[in-house]
Amino acid sequence: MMISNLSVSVAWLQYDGALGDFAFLTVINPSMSTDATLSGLLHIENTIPAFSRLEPFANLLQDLQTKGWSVQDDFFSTDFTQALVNEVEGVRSVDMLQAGVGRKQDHQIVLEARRDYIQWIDPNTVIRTDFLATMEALRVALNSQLFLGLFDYEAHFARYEEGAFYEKHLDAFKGQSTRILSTILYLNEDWQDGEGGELVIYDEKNPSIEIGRFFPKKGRMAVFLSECFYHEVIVSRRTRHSIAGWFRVNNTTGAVLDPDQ
Ligand SMILES: O=C(O)CCC(=O)C(=O)O
Ligand SMILES: [Fe+2]
Repeated sequence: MMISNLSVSVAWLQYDGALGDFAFLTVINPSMSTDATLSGLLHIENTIPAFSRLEPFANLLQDLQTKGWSVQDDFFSTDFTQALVNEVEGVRSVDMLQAGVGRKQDHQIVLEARRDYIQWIDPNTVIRTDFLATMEALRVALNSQLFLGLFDYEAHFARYEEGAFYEKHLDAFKGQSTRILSTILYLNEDWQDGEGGELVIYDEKNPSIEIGRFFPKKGRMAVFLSECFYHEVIVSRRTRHSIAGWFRVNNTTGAVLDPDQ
């Protein structure tokens, strides 16, 4: 089983690809990665239990160490994912912002680059509060397993209407961003071939090479190192919902606080 593999086989992995500046991520403490430890790390006092299986999280840890990205299906429990689907479907388009490129403060809307609508997630409903608490637990778990020094998490719902896309981009530029790990959770029932909207991930060393293409199907979670992997969203042929988020490091210097979002 994946978790036992983790605990016995992973000590010091040599990896000089995606991790680059993140060499510290290649070290895992084998004694930490038992089923009991992982399940303890993922135990969260939510209204709806977020996890029903450890395997997707164990796979995610393994993938991040070895290649710097991971896509896992049924990452959360069915009920938890369904509550998020209901939540995003209930958001009125008038209450969403046309997404800009860069931070929220930029108010920059670059229609050539992306065409989705977003709403930042604050803990103002039960499921939003649960989601943020769950991602906080994941932050702590990732730090304890991969020594990433992640400091916080920000996330928004995204709605791509028919015809929307997000052209090839990086979520963070080296030395210019506090974003370390990007996460995208997909919230769409029965995505079919031909409906577009795939996430395409490109090779970190040669970004003209496609290394993965994924339907935005309900319950699927994509995670990758924000500075390392170009990715894009192919034109969607139906409404496409997701939660995009970023684990960040703290970049507070002196009296200047690093603004979020
Ligand atoms: O929704 C996706 O598949 C990717 C979204 C994305 O790349 C972003 O919001 O930065
Ligand atoms: Fe992105």
